[in-house]
Amino acid sequence: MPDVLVTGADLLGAGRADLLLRDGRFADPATAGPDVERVDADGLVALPGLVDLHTHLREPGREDAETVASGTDAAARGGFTAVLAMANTNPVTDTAEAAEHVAALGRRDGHAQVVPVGAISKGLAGAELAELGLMARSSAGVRVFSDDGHCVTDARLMRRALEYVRAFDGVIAQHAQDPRLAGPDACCHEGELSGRLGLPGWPAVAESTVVARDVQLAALTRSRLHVCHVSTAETVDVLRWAKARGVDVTAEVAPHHLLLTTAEVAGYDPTYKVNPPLRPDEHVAALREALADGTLDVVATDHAPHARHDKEHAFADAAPGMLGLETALAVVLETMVLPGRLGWGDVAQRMSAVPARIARLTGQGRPLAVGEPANLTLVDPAARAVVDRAGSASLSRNNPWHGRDLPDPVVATFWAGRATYRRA
Ligand SMILES: NC(=O)N[C@@H](CC(=O)O)C(=O)O
Ligand SMILES: [Zn+2]
Ligand SMILES: [Zn+2]
Repeated sequence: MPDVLVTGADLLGAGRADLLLRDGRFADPATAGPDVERVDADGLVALPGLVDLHTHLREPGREDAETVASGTDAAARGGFTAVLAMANTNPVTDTAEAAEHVAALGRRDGHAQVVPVGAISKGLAGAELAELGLMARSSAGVRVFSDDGHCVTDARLMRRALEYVRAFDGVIAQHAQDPRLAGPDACCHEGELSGRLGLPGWPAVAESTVVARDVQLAALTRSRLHVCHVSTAETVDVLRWAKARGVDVTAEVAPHHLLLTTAEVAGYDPTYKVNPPLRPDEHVAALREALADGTLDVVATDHAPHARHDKEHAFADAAPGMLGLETALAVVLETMVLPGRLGWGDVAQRMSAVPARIARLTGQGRPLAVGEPANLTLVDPAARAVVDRAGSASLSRNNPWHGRDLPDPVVATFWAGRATYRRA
Protein backbone atom coordinates (compact mmCIF):
# COMPACT_ATOMS: atom_id res chain seq x y z
CA MET A 1 0.00 0.00 0.00
CA PRO A 2 1.66 3.29 -1.09
CA ASP A 3 1.83 6.24 1.31
CA VAL A 4 -0.75 8.95 0.58
CA LEU A 5 -0.08 12.64 1.20
CA VAL A 6 -3.24 14.73 1.51
CA THR A 7 -2.27 18.37 1.09
CA GLY A 8 -4.00 21.53 2.25
CA ALA A 9 -7.12 20.04 3.86
CA ASP A 10 -8.98 22.09 6.47
CA LEU A 11 -8.95 19.76 9.50
CA LEU A 12 -12.45 19.82 11.03
CA GLY A 13 -12.77 23.37 9.79
CA ALA A 14 -10.16 24.47 12.35
CA GLY A 15 -7.17 25.13 10.10
CA ARG A 16 -5.22 23.77 7.14
CA ALA A 17 -2.61 21.04 7.39
CA ASP A 18 -1.18 18.12 5.42
CA LEU A 19 -1.93 14.51 6.36
CA LEU A 20 0.32 11.55 5.59
CA LEU A 21 -1.31 8.11 5.52
CA ARG A 22 1.23 5.33 6.04
CA ASP A 23 0.65 1.67 6.96
CA GLY A 24 -2.89 2.39 8.06
CA ARG A 25 -2.04 5.30 10.35
CA PHE A 26 -1.36 9.01 10.18
CA ALA A 27 2.36 9.77 10.09
CA ASP A 28 4.43 12.97 10.15
CA PRO A 29 3.96 14.66 6.71
CA ALA A 30 7.58 15.87 6.86
CA THR A 31 8.67 12.25 6.39
CA ALA A 32 6.83 11.79 3.06
CA GLY A 33 9.02 10.14 0.42
CA PRO A 34 9.38 11.24 -3.22
CA ASP A 35 7.06 8.57 -4.67
CA VAL A 36 4.18 9.29 -2.28
CA GLU A 37 0.71 9.46 -3.88
CA ARG A 38 -0.55 13.04 -3.60
CA VAL A 39 -4.16 14.08 -3.04
CA ASP A 40 -4.82 17.80 -3.47
CA ALA A 41 -7.36 18.71 -0.78
CA ASP A 42 -7.31 22.45 -1.33
CA GLY A 43 -10.78 23.74 -0.41
CA LEU A 44 -11.80 20.47 1.23
CA VAL A 45 -12.63 19.77 4.86
CA ALA A 46 -11.09 16.68 6.50
CA LEU A 47 -13.23 14.73 8.95
CA PRO A 48 -12.48 11.51 10.81
CA GLY A 49 -14.15 8.56 9.02
CA LEU A 50 -17.84 8.56 9.87
CA VAL A 51 -19.35 5.84 12.10
CA ASP A 52 -22.95 4.72 11.65
CA LEU A 53 -24.50 3.30 14.79
CA HIS A 54 -27.58 2.05 12.93
CA THR A 55 -27.28 0.20 9.59
CA HIS A 56 -29.35 -2.66 8.17
CA LEU A 57 -27.14 -4.76 5.86
CA ARG A 58 -29.68 -7.59 5.21
CA GLU A 59 -26.99 -10.26 5.00
CA PRO A 60 -27.48 -13.03 5.97
CA GLY A 61 -30.96 -13.76 4.67
CA ARG A 62 -32.00 -10.97 2.30
CA GLU A 63 -29.06 -10.60 -0.04
CA ASP A 64 -31.49 -9.48 -2.76
CA ALA A 65 -32.03 -6.24 -0.79
CA GLU A 66 -28.45 -5.59 0.45
CA THR A 67 -25.24 -7.45 1.13
CA VAL A 68 -22.28 -6.64 3.31
CA ALA A 69 -20.41 -5.73 0.12
CA SER A 70 -23.09 -3.45 -1.35
CA GLY A 71 -24.09 -1.86 1.96
CA THR A 72 -20.53 -1.03 2.95
CA ASP A 73 -19.86 0.29 -0.58
CA ALA A 74 -22.77 2.68 0.04
CA ALA A 75 -21.24 3.45 3.45
CA ALA A 76 -17.84 4.31 1.92
CA ARG A 77 -19.50 6.58 -0.65
CA GLY A 78 -21.25 8.31 2.23
CA GLY A 79 -17.98 8.90 4.08
CA PHE A 80 -18.37 6.07 6.63
CA THR A 81 -15.49 3.86 7.76
CA ALA A 82 -17.53 1.77 10.22
CA VAL A 83 -21.11 0.59 10.46
CA LEU A 84 -22.97 -1.17 13.25
CA ALA A 85 -24.98 -3.93 11.56
CA MET A 86 -28.41 -4.38 13.12
CA ALA A 87 -29.45 -7.83 14.33
CA ASN A 88 -32.76 -8.20 12.44
CA THR A 89 -31.28 -10.46 9.76
CA ASN A 90 -32.21 -14.04 8.96
CA PRO A 91 -30.99 -15.75 11.04
CA VAL A 92 -31.13 -13.11 13.75
CA THR A 93 -27.77 -12.13 15.28
CA ASP A 94 -28.63 -13.56 18.68
CA THR A 95 -25.71 -15.95 19.30
CA ALA A 96 -21.93 -15.67 19.45
CA GLU A 97 -21.66 -17.74 16.25
CA ALA A 98 -24.06 -15.48 14.38
CA ALA A 99 -22.18 -12.36 15.52
CA GLU A 100 -18.83 -13.89 14.51
CA HIS A 101 -20.33 -14.77 11.13
CA VAL A 102 -21.36 -11.14 10.46
CA ALA A 103 -17.93 -9.90 11.57
CA ALA A 104 -16.27 -12.44 9.24
CA LEU A 105 -18.45 -11.34 6.32
CA GLY A 106 -17.31 -7.80 7.07
CA ARG A 107 -13.63 -8.78 7.03
CA ARG A 108 -14.14 -10.62 3.73
CA ASP A 109 -16.40 -8.20 1.82
CA GLY A 110 -16.46 -4.94 3.76
CA HIS A 111 -15.57 -1.55 2.32
CA ALA A 112 -15.85 -0.35 5.93
CA GLN A 113 -15.53 -1.95 9.35
CA VAL A 114 -18.61 -4.07 10.06
CA VAL A 115 -19.47 -4.35 13.74
CA PRO A 116 -22.33 -6.69 14.61
CA VAL A 117 -25.11 -5.53 16.92
CA GLY A 118 -26.44 -8.41 19.04
CA ALA A 119 -30.11 -9.04 19.63
CA ILE A 120 -31.45 -8.37 23.13
CA SER A 121 -33.98 -11.21 22.99
CA LYS A 122 -33.82 -14.60 21.31
CA GLY A 123 -35.19 -14.31 17.79
CA LEU A 124 -36.20 -10.69 18.56
CA ALA A 125 -39.28 -12.25 20.14
CA GLY A 126 -39.12 -10.11 23.27
CA ALA A 127 -39.55 -13.07 25.63
CA GLU A 128 -36.14 -14.43 26.66
CA LEU A 129 -32.74 -12.74 26.81
CA ALA A 130 -30.36 -13.74 24.01
CA GLU A 131 -26.78 -14.87 24.78
CA LEU A 132 -25.59 -11.37 25.60
CA GLY A 133 -22.52 -12.46 27.59
CA LEU A 134 -21.39 -15.00 24.99
CA MET A 135 -21.77 -12.42 22.20
CA ALA A 136 -19.74 -9.93 24.24
CA ARG A 137 -16.99 -12.47 24.94
CA SER A 138 -16.92 -13.80 21.35
CA SER A 139 -14.25 -12.67 18.91
CA ALA A 140 -16.87 -10.24 17.56
CA GLY A 141 -16.71 -8.41 20.92
CA VAL A 142 -20.34 -7.24 20.76
CA ARG A 143 -21.05 -4.16 22.90
CA VAL A 144 -24.29 -2.84 21.35
CA PHE A 145 -27.47 -4.85 21.76
CA SER A 146 -30.78 -4.09 20.10
CA ASP A 147 -34.01 -5.74 19.04
CA ASP A 148 -34.37 -2.94 16.49
CA GLY A 149 -37.43 -3.36 14.32
CA HIS A 150 -39.14 -4.44 17.55
CA CYS A 151 -39.54 -2.67 20.85
CA VAL A 152 -38.52 -4.42 24.04
CA THR A 153 -41.92 -3.88 25.63
CA ASP A 154 -41.53 -6.11 28.68
CA ALA A 155 -40.16 -3.82 31.41
CA ARG A 156 -38.74 -6.75 33.33
CA LEU A 157 -36.82 -8.04 30.30
CA MET A 158 -35.54 -4.51 29.67
CA ARG A 159 -34.38 -4.21 33.26
CA ARG A 160 -32.57 -7.54 33.11
CA ALA A 161 -30.89 -6.66 29.81
CA LEU A 162 -29.64 -3.36 31.26
CA GLU A 163 -28.36 -5.15 34.39
CA TYR A 164 -26.66 -7.86 32.36
CA VAL A 165 -24.65 -5.64 29.99
CA ARG A 166 -23.12 -3.61 32.81
CA ALA A 167 -20.65 -6.44 33.41
CA PHE A 168 -18.98 -5.87 30.03
CA ASP A 169 -19.73 -2.18 29.47
CA GLY A 170 -22.42 -2.93 26.90
CA VAL A 171 -25.27 -0.67 25.86
CA ILE A 172 -28.93 -1.45 25.23
CA ALA A 173 -30.29 0.32 22.12
CA GLN A 174 -34.04 0.57 22.20
CA HIS A 175 -36.48 0.88 19.29
CA ALA A 176 -39.07 2.80 21.30
CA GLN A 177 -42.59 2.00 20.11
CA ASP A 178 -45.34 0.97 22.48
CA PRO A 179 -47.20 -1.67 20.42
CA ARG A 180 -50.46 -0.99 22.26
CA LEU A 181 -50.35 2.65 21.17
CA ALA A 182 -48.71 2.09 17.77
CA GLY A 183 -49.36 -1.45 16.59
CA PRO A 184 -47.89 -3.28 13.62
CA ASP A 185 -50.21 -1.48 11.16
CA ALA A 186 -49.39 2.04 12.40
CA CYS A 187 -47.65 3.82 9.55
CA CYS A 188 -48.50 7.54 9.61
CA HIS A 189 -47.95 10.15 12.33
CA GLU A 190 -51.28 10.30 14.20
CA GLY A 191 -52.89 13.62 13.47
CA GLU A 192 -55.01 15.46 10.98
CA LEU A 193 -53.24 13.89 7.98
CA SER A 194 -53.53 10.26 9.12
CA GLY A 195 -57.27 10.84 9.52
CA ARG A 196 -57.60 12.43 6.11
CA LEU A 197 -55.51 9.75 4.36
CA GLY A 198 -57.19 6.92 6.24
CA LEU A 199 -53.86 5.50 7.40
CA PRO A 200 -53.45 3.90 10.84
CA GLY A 201 -51.97 6.50 13.20
CA TRP A 202 -48.63 6.27 15.07
CA PRO A 203 -48.98 8.74 17.96
CA ALA A 204 -45.91 10.59 19.22
CA VAL A 205 -46.53 9.33 22.77
CA ALA A 206 -45.98 5.71 21.66
CA GLU A 207 -42.29 6.66 21.49
CA SER A 208 -41.87 9.06 24.40
CA THR A 209 -43.67 6.91 26.99
CA VAL A 210 -41.32 3.99 26.32
CA VAL A 211 -38.28 6.30 26.56
CA ALA A 212 -39.64 7.71 29.86
CA ARG A 213 -39.80 4.18 31.26
CA ASP A 214 -36.41 3.17 29.91
CA VAL A 215 -34.45 6.16 31.25
CA GLN A 216 -35.79 5.31 34.71
CA LEU A 217 -34.74 1.68 34.28
CA ALA A 218 -31.29 2.90 33.17
CA ALA A 219 -31.10 5.07 36.30
CA LEU A 220 -32.18 2.17 38.52
CA THR A 221 -29.65 -0.24 37.02
CA ARG A 222 -26.94 2.42 36.55
CA SER A 223 -26.51 1.00 33.08
CA ARG A 224 -26.14 2.42 29.56
CA LEU A 225 -29.21 3.09 27.40
CA HIS A 226 -29.23 4.31 23.81
CA VAL A 227 -32.41 5.46 22.10
CA CYS A 228 -32.70 4.66 18.38
CA HIS A 229 -34.18 7.01 15.76
CA VAL A 230 -35.75 9.67 18.01
CA SER A 231 -38.60 11.27 16.07
CA THR A 232 -40.62 13.43 18.47
CA ALA A 233 -40.40 16.62 20.50
CA GLU A 234 -41.82 14.76 23.52
CA THR A 235 -38.93 12.27 23.45
CA VAL A 236 -36.48 15.20 23.36
CA ASP A 237 -38.16 16.56 26.52
CA VAL A 238 -37.77 13.20 28.27
CA LEU A 239 -34.10 12.98 27.25
CA ARG A 240 -33.42 16.49 28.61
CA TRP A 241 -35.03 15.49 31.89
CA ALA A 242 -33.00 12.28 32.13
CA LYS A 243 -29.67 13.86 31.14
CA ALA A 244 -30.17 16.66 33.68
CA ARG A 245 -30.41 13.93 36.32
CA GLY A 246 -27.24 12.20 35.17
CA VAL A 247 -28.84 9.14 33.56
CA ASP A 248 -26.36 7.38 31.25
CA VAL A 249 -28.49 7.76 28.14
CA THR A 250 -27.55 8.63 24.58
CA ALA A 251 -29.82 9.12 21.60
CA GLU A 252 -29.68 9.27 17.84
CA VAL A 253 -31.64 11.03 15.13
CA ALA A 254 -31.93 9.80 11.55
CA PRO A 255 -31.29 12.19 8.64
CA HIS A 256 -34.80 11.72 7.25
CA HIS A 257 -36.33 12.95 10.51
CA LEU A 258 -34.23 16.12 10.23
CA LEU A 259 -35.57 17.16 6.85
CA LEU A 260 -38.65 15.24 5.69
CA THR A 261 -42.10 15.76 7.19
CA THR A 262 -45.49 14.07 7.32
CA ALA A 263 -46.41 16.10 4.23
CA GLU A 264 -44.38 13.66 2.08
CA VAL A 265 -46.84 10.91 2.91
CA ALA A 266 -49.81 12.72 1.32
CA GLY A 267 -49.04 11.17 -2.09
CA TYR A 268 -49.10 7.62 -0.62
CA ASP A 269 -45.62 6.95 -2.02
CA PRO A 270 -44.32 3.99 0.06
CA THR A 271 -40.76 5.31 -0.30
CA TYR A 272 -41.72 7.67 2.54
CA LYS A 273 -42.98 4.89 4.78
CA VAL A 274 -40.57 4.50 7.68
CA ASN A 275 -40.65 3.48 11.30
CA PRO A 276 -40.97 5.67 13.31
CA PRO A 277 -42.90 7.74 10.79
CA LEU A 278 -42.07 11.16 9.38
CA ARG A 279 -43.43 13.86 11.71
CA PRO A 280 -44.85 17.39 11.33
CA ASP A 281 -42.65 20.50 11.18
CA GLU A 282 -42.69 21.27 14.91
CA HIS A 283 -41.07 17.89 15.67
CA VAL A 284 -38.46 18.39 12.95
CA ALA A 285 -37.60 21.78 14.46
CA ALA A 286 -37.30 20.25 17.94
CA LEU A 287 -34.99 17.51 16.63
CA ARG A 288 -32.69 20.02 14.92
CA GLU A 289 -32.49 22.10 18.09
CA ALA A 290 -31.78 19.00 20.19
CA LEU A 291 -29.03 17.84 17.83
CA ALA A 292 -27.49 21.30 17.98
CA ASP A 293 -27.48 21.45 21.78
CA GLY A 294 -26.31 17.83 22.21
CA THR A 295 -29.51 16.40 23.72
CA LEU A 296 -29.43 14.19 20.64
CA ASP A 297 -25.88 12.86 20.70
CA VAL A 298 -25.48 11.37 17.25
CA VAL A 299 -26.84 11.14 13.74
CA ALA A 300 -27.39 7.51 12.71
CA THR A 301 -28.76 6.57 9.32
CA ASP A 302 -31.17 3.68 9.99
CA HIS A 303 -30.22 2.71 6.39
CA ALA A 304 -33.04 0.23 5.68
CA PRO A 305 -32.88 -1.21 2.16
CA HIS A 306 -35.91 -3.08 0.87
CA ALA A 307 -36.36 -5.07 -2.35
CA ARG A 308 -38.90 -3.78 -4.87
CA HIS A 309 -41.39 -6.54 -4.18
CA ASP A 310 -41.46 -5.60 -0.50
CA LYS A 311 -41.69 -1.85 -1.04
CA GLU A 312 -43.89 -1.45 -4.12
CA HIS A 313 -47.26 -1.99 -2.49
CA ALA A 314 -50.09 0.16 -1.22
CA PHE A 315 -48.68 2.43 1.52
CA ALA A 316 -50.25 0.44 4.36
CA ASP A 317 -48.80 -2.87 3.09
CA ALA A 318 -45.28 -1.76 2.10
CA ALA A 319 -42.20 -2.55 4.20
CA PRO A 320 -41.08 0.43 6.32
CA GLY A 321 -37.61 1.89 5.91
CA MET A 322 -35.47 4.03 3.60
CA LEU A 323 -31.89 4.25 2.37
CA GLY A 324 -29.58 6.61 4.21
CA LEU A 325 -25.84 5.88 4.08
CA GLU A 326 -24.92 7.73 0.91
CA THR A 327 -26.87 10.90 1.74
CA ALA A 328 -26.52 11.23 5.54
CA LEU A 329 -23.73 13.82 5.51
CA ALA A 330 -25.50 15.75 2.74
CA VAL A 331 -28.63 16.06 4.88
CA VAL A 332 -26.64 17.09 7.97
CA LEU A 333 -24.84 19.70 5.88
CA GLU A 334 -28.13 21.03 4.51
CA THR A 335 -30.08 21.09 7.77
CA MET A 336 -27.36 21.79 10.35
CA VAL A 337 -24.08 23.11 8.94
CA LEU A 338 -25.18 25.50 6.19
CA PRO A 339 -27.77 27.18 8.47
CA GLY A 340 -25.05 27.61 11.13
CA ARG A 341 -26.45 25.20 13.74
CA LEU A 342 -23.32 22.98 13.78
CA GLY A 343 -19.66 23.48 12.88
CA TRP A 344 -17.45 20.79 11.35
CA GLY A 345 -16.02 19.90 14.75
CA ASP A 346 -19.57 19.25 15.96
CA VAL A 347 -20.25 17.08 12.90
CA ALA A 348 -17.11 15.07 13.68
CA GLN A 349 -18.43 14.55 17.21
CA ARG A 350 -21.97 13.59 16.23
CA MET A 351 -21.13 11.38 13.25
CA SER A 352 -17.78 9.86 14.27
CA ALA A 353 -16.31 10.36 17.75
CA VAL A 354 -19.48 9.94 19.83
CA PRO A 355 -20.97 6.98 17.90
CA ALA A 356 -17.56 5.26 18.14
CA ARG A 357 -17.49 5.90 21.89
CA ILE A 358 -21.05 4.61 22.39
CA ALA A 359 -20.13 1.40 20.54
CA ARG A 360 -16.74 1.24 22.35
CA LEU A 361 -14.87 1.10 19.05
CA THR A 362 -11.26 1.99 19.83
CA GLY A 363 -9.97 2.36 16.26
CA GLN A 364 -12.70 4.71 14.98
CA GLY A 365 -13.75 8.26 15.72
CA ARG A 366 -10.21 9.25 16.65
CA PRO A 367 -8.51 12.62 16.13
CA LEU A 368 -6.72 13.36 12.83
CA ALA A 369 -3.34 13.13 14.51
CA VAL A 370 -0.02 11.37 14.02
CA GLY A 371 -0.16 7.78 15.27
CA GLU A 372 -3.96 7.50 15.03
CA PRO A 373 -5.71 5.10 12.60
CA ALA A 374 -5.94 6.72 9.14
CA ASN A 375 -9.74 6.85 8.88
CA LEU A 376 -10.52 9.97 6.90
CA THR A 377 -13.33 11.57 4.94
CA LEU A 378 -12.64 14.47 2.60
CA VAL A 379 -15.57 16.80 2.12
CA ASP A 380 -16.37 19.53 -0.40
CA PRO A 381 -18.79 21.81 1.48
CA ALA A 382 -19.87 23.66 -1.69
CA ALA A 383 -20.68 20.83 -4.12
CA ARG A 384 -24.33 20.07 -4.86
CA ALA A 385 -26.10 17.50 -7.03
CA VAL A 386 -29.53 16.16 -7.77
CA VAL A 387 -29.80 12.73 -6.12
CA ASP A 388 -30.35 9.88 -8.57
CA ARG A 389 -31.42 6.62 -6.99
CA ALA A 390 -30.06 4.71 -10.01
CA GLY A 391 -26.55 5.88 -9.07
CA SER A 392 -26.63 4.22 -5.63
CA ALA A 393 -24.28 1.44 -4.54
CA SER A 394 -27.15 -0.09 -2.61
CA LEU A 395 -28.97 -3.05 -4.15
CA SER A 396 -32.25 -1.37 -3.19
CA ARG A 397 -33.91 1.72 -4.62
CA ASN A 398 -36.04 3.00 -1.72
CA ASN A 399 -34.22 6.33 -1.72
CA PRO A 400 -36.35 9.16 -0.32
CA TRP A 401 -33.92 11.80 -1.69
CA HIS A 402 -34.32 10.81 -5.35
CA GLY A 403 -34.73 13.92 -7.52
CA ARG A 404 -33.77 16.35 -4.75
CA ASP A 405 -31.06 18.97 -5.02
CA LEU A 406 -28.77 18.38 -2.02
CA PRO A 407 -25.16 18.97 -1.05
CA ASP A 408 -22.84 16.35 -2.54
CA PRO A 409 -20.02 16.55 -0.02
CA VAL A 410 -18.05 13.29 0.00
CA VAL A 411 -14.97 13.44 -2.23
CA ALA A 412 -12.95 10.58 -0.77
CA THR A 413 -13.03 8.08 2.08
CA PHE A 414 -9.98 6.30 3.51
CA TRP A 415 -10.36 3.37 5.87
CA ALA A 416 -7.16 2.32 7.66
CA GLY A 417 -5.14 4.27 5.11
CA ARG A 418 -6.75 2.71 2.04
CA ALA A 419 -9.13 4.58 -0.27
CA THR A 420 -12.56 2.95 -0.13
CA TYR A 421 -14.11 5.71 -2.23
CA ARG A 422 -12.70 8.34 -4.59
CA ARG A 423 -14.97 10.62 -6.56
CA ALA A 424 -14.38 10.11 -10.27
N1 LIG B 1 -36.78 1.81 10.18
C1 LIG B 1 -37.57 1.03 9.51
O1 LIG B 1 -38.63 1.49 9.06
N2 LIG B 1 -37.26 -0.25 9.26
C2 LIG B 1 -36.16 -1.00 9.79
C3 LIG B 1 -36.39 -1.44 11.18
C4 LIG B 1 -36.26 -0.35 12.21
O2 LIG B 1 -35.30 0.44 12.18
O3 LIG B 1 -37.08 -0.27 13.11
C5 LIG B 1 -35.92 -2.20 8.88
O4 LIG B 1 -35.23 -3.14 9.30
O5 LIG B 1 -36.36 -2.17 7.73
ZN1 LIG C 1 -36.11 0.74 14.70
ZN1 LIG D 1 -33.39 0.28 12.15
